[in-house]
Amino acid sequence: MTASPIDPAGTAAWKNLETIARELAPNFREWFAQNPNRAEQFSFQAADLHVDLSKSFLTDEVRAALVDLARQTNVEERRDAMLSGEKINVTEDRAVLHTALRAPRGSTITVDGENVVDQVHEVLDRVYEFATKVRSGEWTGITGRPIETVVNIGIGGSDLGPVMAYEALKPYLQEDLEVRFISNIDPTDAGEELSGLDPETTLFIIASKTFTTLETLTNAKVARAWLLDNLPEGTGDEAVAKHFVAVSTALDKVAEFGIDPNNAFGFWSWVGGRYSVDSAVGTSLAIAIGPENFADFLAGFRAMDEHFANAPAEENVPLLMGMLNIFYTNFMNAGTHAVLPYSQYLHRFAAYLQQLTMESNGKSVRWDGTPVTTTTGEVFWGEPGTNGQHAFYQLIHQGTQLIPADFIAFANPTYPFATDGQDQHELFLGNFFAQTKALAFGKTADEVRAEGTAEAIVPARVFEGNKPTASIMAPYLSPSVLGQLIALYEHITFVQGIVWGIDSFDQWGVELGKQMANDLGPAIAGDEAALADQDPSTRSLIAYYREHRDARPAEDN
Ligand SMILES: O=P(O)(O)OC[C@H]1O[C@](O)(CO)[C@@H](O)[C@@H]1O
Repeated sequence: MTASPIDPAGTAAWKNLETIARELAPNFREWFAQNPNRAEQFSFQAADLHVDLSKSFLTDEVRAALVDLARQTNVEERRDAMLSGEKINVTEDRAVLHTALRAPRGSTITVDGENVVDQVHEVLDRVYEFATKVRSGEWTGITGRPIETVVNIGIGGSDLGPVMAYEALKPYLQEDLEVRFISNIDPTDAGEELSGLDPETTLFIIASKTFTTLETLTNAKVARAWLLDNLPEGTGDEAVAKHFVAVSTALDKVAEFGIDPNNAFGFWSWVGGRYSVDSAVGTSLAIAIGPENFADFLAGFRAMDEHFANAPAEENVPLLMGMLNIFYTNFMNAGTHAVLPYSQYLHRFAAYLQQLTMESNGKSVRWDGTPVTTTTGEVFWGEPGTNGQHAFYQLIHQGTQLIPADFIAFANPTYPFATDGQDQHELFLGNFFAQTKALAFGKTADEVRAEGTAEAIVPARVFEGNKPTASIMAPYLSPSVLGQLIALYEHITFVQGIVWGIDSFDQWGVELGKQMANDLGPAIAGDEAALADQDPSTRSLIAYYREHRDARPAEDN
């Protein structure tokens, strides 16, 4: 029986934080001047990640109050309940065990009397065996040719994790093997991704936890038709067994679709879609980077899990970062949170985090069905540096809203370019260091004047500073470090959800739109009675579509 959520706003720690926040006047110039050890005091090591929170709003007092709030809302007890397999996903009556996906072989986590770690390793072994066969060319298409392109078809958690990690781990890819991703039901996506592929050397992975998702099943049918239409004559339905595999918790539905159950990799209801990249959902990634690197990826998750499970609250990075997010959202009025990787390889990281954080914590009822008592769920967003600098950083530096930001960078360059004697990676890192420095310390009017700026322009050139950031660094972006980063944000999300009292593991909020999209089919296709049943706005939009669907001149098609 899951304990009732605690009203965070009713705790003594919350009241204390309200007072602290009212009186807090963040001033990084002063804070660093008064405490020369501030950088050391608020820098932490979590596995390979060096996390500097000294330019965040942490002070001794804020940290103590946030840890009190975590304790008074039972964050550590709920963490232990999650890790031990308790059914903390109440609305779906499920355990929440993405951490079991990276548990070491031979360990024990029991759900409904079964040790799930054994099941995890059984599937992992099969995924690794399959990945090895595809990589070596032993697995061939129906005409005997080795696979050159793997196409992952999935959406949400069955897409974002694999595609983000594939992009992030480019230096680890096997040269003669490409992976493509189809997610959107917009026919453009399948059309573009299938273009130029050779069906004889293409393998499709249909990844869907439920195997009922409209987008994925539609794209899977498109892919099957494309394959059968384009293979050499004489190859029939038996080609599907050589060119289609599936990843799902619903193996009966996989079989119904026509995919050989021997070519299916299972996972479990206790893995949420957005927490599934380290399950068989990562099969495309395991093929791309190979079993050894995939095992390293899992080891990275595990290292962060161990830190989260064991580090004292005062030094526990996911706990502190989650609690700081509570501080910014609930006490400092921040509505959004930027994640800014100084690594082009992480260009899909923010998109990945958007599902992880916002599908998890965008809720207004608590796990017992009562309304939340506080604001929940900030908007996560971001782009890689330095591109973001030339787009939206203006608003972070000089806008009127508080936007806490996480900056991520790696010490080692992947490409050792240098121009005019200048190491390009150092030029790049100069930007990474400069941005958090500028955000923290700003530039005063006197400093602007001292540069000879005309008085009328001085106000426009003043930087207020005192904008909170976290800096996360690691030696280089290895599979393990990527796993650590993902697990860090999984646990940050968990901490926030517990404080707010919400079930971070369901996603009922996406259901209504899905159901309506299905129900609208007849009206869109021309059923006048179904169209007449719609509200006036929907009716007029569908009418617009029907009037214009053939508007494009034939030569443009
Ligand atoms: O893996 P499935 O079942 O196809 O679901 C895809 C996505 O759809 C959702 O259920 C809702 O958008 C996500 O949580 C999930 O990752």
